[in-house]
Amino acid sequence: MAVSGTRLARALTVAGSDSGGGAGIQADLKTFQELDVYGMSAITAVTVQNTLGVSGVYPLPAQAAAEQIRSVAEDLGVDAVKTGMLFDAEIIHAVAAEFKSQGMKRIVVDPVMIAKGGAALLQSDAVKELREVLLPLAAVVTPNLPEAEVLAGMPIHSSRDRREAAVRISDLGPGLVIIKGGHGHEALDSGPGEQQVVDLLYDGQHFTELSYPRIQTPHTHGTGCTFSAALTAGLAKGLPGIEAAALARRFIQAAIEDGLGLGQGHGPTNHWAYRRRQAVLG
Ligand SMILES: Nc1ncnc2c1ncn2[C@@H]1O[C@H](COP(=O)(O)OP(=O)(O)O)[C@@H](O)[C@H]1O
Ligand SMILES: Cc1ncc(COP(=O)(O)O)c(N)n1
Repeated sequence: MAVSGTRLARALTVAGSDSGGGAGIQADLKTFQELDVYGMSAITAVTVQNTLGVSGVYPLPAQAAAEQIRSVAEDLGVDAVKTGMLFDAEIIHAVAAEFKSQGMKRIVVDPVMIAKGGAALLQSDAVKELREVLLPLAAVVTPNLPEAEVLAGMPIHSSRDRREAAVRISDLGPGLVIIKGGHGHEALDSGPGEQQVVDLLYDGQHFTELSYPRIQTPHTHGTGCTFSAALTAGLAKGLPGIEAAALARRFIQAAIEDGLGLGQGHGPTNHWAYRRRQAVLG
């Protein structure tokens, strides 16, 4: 049965499991569900994680990721796919090869490298594969500032640097580059009075800035995963990249604003918030 008389949109996440439920596969599936998109998963690694940090990482064999992707693509079908934690070069190779053989389109790459607590979610020698094997397939790539510095091979201290980094990353192949501003410092935040978080979009020709009030909270665990999952849901529904990014930005702003206050550390965001607000607005 189609939802609201339209075709059911289907999205796949290829990522790690977060036992705490705020990031990774769990954040992605919750986000897909909240946006009326049917969610599927290919798990790359199991992390032992709560709001205080990551205390264990158990990667799966690369073949397991490839087989999960093939299994769902051949049967249920995938309108858009995102990658999150891929952990090592072998998994990146296997995932990219499977995307190619499935003719996968609307690929969102969230180049997850380091958890907010500092744990490595990607081995440092896998960055080359990420740049050379996966990014050329991506419709959208969504680095945070430290990830953008690694992908672009340059430090980012100013808005000008960030634009230069976006151009360099765009040269690696993705259709749309989004350098998120959550880790921003003063030179990158803008807006008189209230401090704004600015996400920078570059589609190979034009820059667009999405600017929102910065929320003062420690509860930002999984913001990047949730943002890229909402974007993937938008693409699965057929939205163009920039509109999907704008939807994702509204979704994550609501999720951070209506935080749940769970856990003793960096808590998860509120994946219900966006839908609940829509319901109130009517
Ligand atoms: N304190 C905050 N207030 C408002 N938006 C935020 C805040 N922190 C992150 N965001 C937004 O959440 C999304 C994820 O950004 P970021 O935290 O930089 O990514 P990551 O989780 O990959 O490090 C972006 O759209 C960013 O603008
Ligand atoms: C399994 C997994 N994947 C991704 C992240 C990044 O999350 P964050 O958005 O907090 O940087 C994480 N902590 N765990």
